[in-house]
Amino acid sequence: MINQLQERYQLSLLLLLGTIAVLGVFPFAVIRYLDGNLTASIIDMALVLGLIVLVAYAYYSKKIRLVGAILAIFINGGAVVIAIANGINSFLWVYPVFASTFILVKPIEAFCINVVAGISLVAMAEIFDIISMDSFIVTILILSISAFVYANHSLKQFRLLETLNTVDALTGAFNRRAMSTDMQAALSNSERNGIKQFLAILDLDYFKSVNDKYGHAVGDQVLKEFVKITTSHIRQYDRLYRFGGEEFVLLIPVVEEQQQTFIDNLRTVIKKNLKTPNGEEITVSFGVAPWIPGTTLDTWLQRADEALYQAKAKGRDCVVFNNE
Ligand SMILES: Nc1nc2c(ncn2[C@@H]2O[C@H](COP(=O)(O)OP(=O)(O)OP(=O)(O)O)[C@@H](O)[C@H]2O)c(=O)[nH]1
Repeated sequence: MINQLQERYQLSLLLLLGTIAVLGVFPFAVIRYLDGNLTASIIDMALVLGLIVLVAYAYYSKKIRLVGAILAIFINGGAVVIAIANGINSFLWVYPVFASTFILVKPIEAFCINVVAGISLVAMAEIFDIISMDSFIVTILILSISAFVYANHSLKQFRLLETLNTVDALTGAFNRRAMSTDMQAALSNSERNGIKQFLAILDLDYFKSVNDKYGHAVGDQVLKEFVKITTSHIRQYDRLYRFGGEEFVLLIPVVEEQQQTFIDNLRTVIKKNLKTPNGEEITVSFGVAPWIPGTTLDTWLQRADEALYQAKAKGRDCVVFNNE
């Protein structure tokens, strides 16, 4: 979910940048051709075509990070080449190109690309008998450092926003919004590749009595502790979501042979580690629904819920699978 949000944002920036760059560079390719400066015109046209191809590739392949990185190197390289070939007339392009690099890649990567391009210009462009090299170095450094600070700050804000959007504030588990998005992705993945996946609903047993006996604040603490224990015992690609109240959903994307043992071990680990302030065990019931062809978001949750109902009916503290 987090990656999807970031990718969509990144793609819209790529499209915007591509459009601005094409509209900005194309007229120069024409003007330079009409002026008889064929070399500069060809470089400009190569830049325009390269931008169109790369942005279109990003749009269709969704390989946004890869294309962003290629594009960043491509436009920085292009700005250096055009400044070397065309001298002072094309030199000012360096500034918008350096700044826009921070839209395409991570701030530290953009800064490094800018530094390499800046050094190449200082080493190769024959413009420093017309303009002061010191002024160039100072102004370009001010631009890159300011853009770095701003981009870094924006990245942190963006990550905070994503966290607020996808994480349950009390427990730190993912929230229902993230769950729906991830479940849709998991369903498409299973439909496409036939990969078996498990959806488990985990429900704390007799949680009301914990609240009644120790108070709501202790109940909250137990929920947090439950999430801490569970997330430290699941694997990297397993995801825990707060479904509501004391109900959680666990999405297990890649299933190995010993999956049933894994789920039962998890139940045992929680039982061993989750305690009331008096040291009494808090147990959890599991309703598990393996993915089967034709599963939808609603039927998957419903099958897991039916299994959970049976687990509760069987006396709680157990795992029930719904294989139908
Ligand atoms: N402390 C705390 N309690 C919550 C929160 N959300 C829901 N609850 C409580 O969770 C309890 C759920 O109670 P029940 O649905 O009766 O379930 P239970 O007592 O766990 O019983 P079984 O599920 O049948 O084993 C209620 O007392 C809710 O008030 C929360 O965010 N914090």
